[in-house]
Amino acid sequence: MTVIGILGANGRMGRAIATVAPELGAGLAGGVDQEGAVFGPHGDAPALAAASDVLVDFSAPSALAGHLDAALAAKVALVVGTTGLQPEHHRLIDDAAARGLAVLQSANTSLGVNILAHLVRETAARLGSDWDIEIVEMHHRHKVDAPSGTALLLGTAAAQGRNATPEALNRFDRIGHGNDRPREEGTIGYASLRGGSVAGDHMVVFATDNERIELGHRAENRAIFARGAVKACLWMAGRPAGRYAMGDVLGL
Ligand SMILES: NC(=O)C1=CN([C@@H]2O[C@H](COP(=O)(O)OP(=O)(O)OC[C@H]3O[C@@H](n4cnc5c(N)ncnc54)[C@H](OP(=O)(O)O)[C@@H]3O)[C@@H](O)[C@H]2O)C=CC1
Ligand SMILES: O=C(O)C1=N[C@H](C(=O)O)C[C@H](O)C1
Repeated sequence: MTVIGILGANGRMGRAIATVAPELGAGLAGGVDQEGAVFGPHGDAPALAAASDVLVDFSAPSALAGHLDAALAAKVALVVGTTGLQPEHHRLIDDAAARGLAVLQSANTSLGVNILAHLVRETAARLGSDWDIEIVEMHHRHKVDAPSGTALLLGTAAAQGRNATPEALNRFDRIGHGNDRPREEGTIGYASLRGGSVAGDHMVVFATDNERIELGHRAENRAIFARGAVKACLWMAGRPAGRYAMGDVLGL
């Protein structure tokens, strides 16, 4: 039986993963957060890593470096679901993979969003730059990062469909009082709403003169992310070093 250690175990996602793991046949080594042990005997990430086959991290970007070190030291795979990651965090992940870690990073572990990303890439590839791309997301009032990691994942898929990088096409500064300016052709815009208990809604709008295509996904609860994360853990345990994505797990 694959034994999972949960980093960020006292959070909304950590608790959801602890609930679904046994349903999917996984064992639990324990869970920690920044205060120490949440359940089980292990009080920090290195101790938890040493007792696990795979670690799963749904915590905060500031915790990533320590979690990568703990996984590397214990030679166990790591699944990272934390969002709000900046370029320096992605460099840390790449560096850890080069140093021998099997690490999977995904801003959204649900099957539906990963299918949506595929559809967005294909749609963007077939439409010219006269089709404006806007990504709208809504999440619960507690979410701190914006745009969501999923919105950025979907924007990356759209940019890939246009044979471009997200860095070249993304525009985050249009919504901001006093930032009045016309839309630049070919760019990807983002809008973030926060309120209530919304688990995660995403809509990618392709708009040209007189017609629109809207491709979207609505998460009705966190179990969809938790089940995907546990499936990723089961798939990652014992994998060779390297950086992986949910598409590898789901065969997309
Ligand atoms: N990839 C995906 O599919 C999904 C990703 N997410 C992402 O997962 C992350 C967690 O979400 P959620 O569970 O809602 O958040 P919560 O705020 O509910 O939980 C965060 C958890 O991480 C812990 N934590 C925070 N900072 C640190 C730190 N520096 N070191 C160790 N532990 C820390 C918290 O501990 P404490 O309570 O002690 O502060 C808490 O246990 C977010 O980035 C979110 O966007 C969410 C859903 C799906
Ligand atoms: O914080 C959340 O809740 C979620 N975060 C992820 C994101 O930033 O995209 C995934 C999901 O939408 C829920």
